[in-house]
Amino acid sequence: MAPSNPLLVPGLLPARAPTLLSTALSHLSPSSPAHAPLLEAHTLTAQLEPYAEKYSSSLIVPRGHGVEESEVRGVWEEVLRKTEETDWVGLKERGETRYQLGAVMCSGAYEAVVLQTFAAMMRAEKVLEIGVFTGTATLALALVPCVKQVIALDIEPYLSTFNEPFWTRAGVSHKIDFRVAPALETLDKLKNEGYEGFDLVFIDADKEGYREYVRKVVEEGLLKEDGVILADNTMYKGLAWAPPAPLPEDEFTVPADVLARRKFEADNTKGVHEFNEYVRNHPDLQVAMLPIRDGITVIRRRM
Ligand SMILES: C[S@@+](CC[C@H](N)C(=O)[O-])C[C@H]1O[C@@H](n2cnc3c(N)ncnc32)[C@H](O)[C@@H]1O
Repeated sequence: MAPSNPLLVPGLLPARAPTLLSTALSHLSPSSPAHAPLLEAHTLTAQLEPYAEKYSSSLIVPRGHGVEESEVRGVWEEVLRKTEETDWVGLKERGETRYQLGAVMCSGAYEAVVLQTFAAMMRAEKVLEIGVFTGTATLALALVPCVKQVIALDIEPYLSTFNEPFWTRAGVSHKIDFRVAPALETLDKLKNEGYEGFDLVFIDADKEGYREYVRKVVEEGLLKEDGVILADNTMYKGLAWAPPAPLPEDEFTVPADVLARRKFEADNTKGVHEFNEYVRNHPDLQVAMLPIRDGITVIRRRM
C-alpha cells in the first residue's frame, strides 16, 4: 500500500477512506494493536465497490440489437481503455481541447449498469444527459431497448471526435443527439424548440451548475410529470461532512497544484452542497440520496 500525499484528496468517494487508511497503516508497525482493525477497515472500504460491481450485471446489451453483442462489448472495453489511456493534459496543452478533462470524470462500468437499470425500470423513452465526457453513460443508456432518444449535452467540442465513432460502431448513433454548447444555452434551445418533457435526466456536468440545471428542467417544462432526475456526485468525495486536514499555515510551503486542487474541490463542494439543500427543501420535489459511487440523488416531482 503506497502512502499518499496527505494534502491531496484522492479520487472520488470510494477511493478516499482506503487511501487515508493506507496512509495511517504505512506509519504503523504490524505489531501495533491498531494495525489489524485498520487493515480490516481498509479492506472493507477498498473492496466495497469492486464487490458491488462484480455482483451487478456487466453492461446490458439487449438481444437482437442489430450489432453483435461481442462487437458492442468490444467497443465498450475500448472506450473505457481509451478514456484511461488518453493524455488529457497533453490535449489541453496542445489546444486540442478547450477544457481540462481527465479520466476520473468517467462514471464507469458499474454506474452504467445502475443507469441502464433505472432507464429500463422506468420504461424511459426520452433521456437527457447533461455532461457527457467520453460518452459511456450515453452509450449505455442508448442501448436500453425502450430508450428512443438520448439528447446529450457537453461544452467540449473535442468530444464529438472522440465519441461518435464508438456510438456508430455500437449501433446506437441514430438514438443520440449530441449538442456541444454550455448546457444552460442548450436547455433554453430545447425549451424554445418546444421540446416535450424527458422521462429521465442524468446530470453530471459542472457542479456549480447543478442547481440551475434542475431548476430549469423542473420549472421550464423539460421533465415529464412522472419523470426522474438522477444527479451524480452528490456526495462529492464526502467533503461536505468530512473536510480534508487543513493545509499548513504557511501557504508558501504548499505546492501550487495542491492549492489549485483544494480551491477546485472547495468550489465543487459548495456547488453540490447548495444543490443538495435546494432539492431537499424544494416544496415540489422528493429526493432520495443513494450512496452509489460518489453519490447519486434521485429526484421526482412530489406525489
Ligand atoms: C463528469 S464528466 C461527465 C461524465 C459522463 N456523464 C459519464 O457518465 O462518464 C463532466 C462533463 O461535463 C462537461 N461540462 C462542464 N461544464 C459544462 C457546461 N457548462 N455545459 C455542458 N457541459 C459541461 C465537461 O466537459 C465534462 O465532459
